[in-house]
Amino acid sequence: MDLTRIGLTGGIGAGKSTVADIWRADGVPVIDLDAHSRAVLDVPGPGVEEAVARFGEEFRLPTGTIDRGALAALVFADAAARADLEAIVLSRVDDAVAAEERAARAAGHAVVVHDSPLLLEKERDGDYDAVVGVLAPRRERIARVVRDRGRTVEYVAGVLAAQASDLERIRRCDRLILNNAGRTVLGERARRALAAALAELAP
Ligand SMILES: CC(C)(COP(=O)(O)OP(=O)(O)OC[C@H]1O[C@@H](n2cnc3c(N)ncnc32)[C@H](O)[C@@H]1O)[C@@H](O)C(=O)NCCC(=O)NCCS
Ligand SMILES: Nc1ncnc2c1ncn2[C@@H]1O[C@H](COP(=O)(O)OP(=O)(O)OP(=O)(O)O)[C@@H](O)[C@H]1O
Repeated sequence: MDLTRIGLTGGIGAGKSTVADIWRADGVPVIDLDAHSRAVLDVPGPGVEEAVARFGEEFRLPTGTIDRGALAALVFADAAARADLEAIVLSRVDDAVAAEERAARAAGHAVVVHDSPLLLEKERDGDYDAVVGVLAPRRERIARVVRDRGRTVEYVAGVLAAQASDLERIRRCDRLILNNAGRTVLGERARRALAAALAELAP
């Protein structure tokens, strides 16, 4: 049986991971591309070596991994550096995602979700049966990331500038989840959106 593949996307602090957790709790396998991306730089190995070769020894921490804070300051201010980092990380992420997808299929799942921050930016829409976007007011997104992750407003602004706009998400996603209320409401909206997306795909 063919696997139904749903793409879940959204900009920094929109609530993608929170929606992913809600779907996961309902038993849907969700592959976290950000987590696979972090693993490339957080585990000493070929990804770290390639990043050091491109960006310099000063980005290597005493633990042998990459100083992602320092790298974030560089790549969210320099599009060429960001493209180089993506070239190092994203093919490795693709391999890890394919392996996780094979495991989901082997476990008998018929549906898999990719929690994929750069789905639209990388023109990956065509890989999915449906794309669900999470939107939230810009002010709330910034406030949540500053409050919950200890980031600065400037950091969030740099990331926002590197990501698709809300208008782009509205234009290109098949379904949207508006995360402008509390977590209970988000839970209801997230479940409704996935059910509707799957119902629409049903033969
Ligand atoms: C630049 C890095 C080192 C910053 O690490 P840091 O721990 O500060 O941030 P984190 O990974 O949690 O990401 C913060 C926010 O930026 C977003 N983001 C990450 N990379 C990118 C990118 N290339 N373009 C736009 N947004 C991005 C994330 O989705 C998230 O919303 C890291 O994000 C990274 O390695 N990025 C390149 C790989 C990539 O593109 N990953 C995302 C898709 S799989
Ligand atoms: N409805 C909500 N009410 C309160 N806090 C929320 C709500 N939705 C998400 N949050 C919190 O806001 C922060 C950002 O949410 P989340 O991590 O899900 O975003 P994300 O889209 O995955 O962001 P990123 O791409 O940066 O990883 C988290 O700390 C999360 O717990």
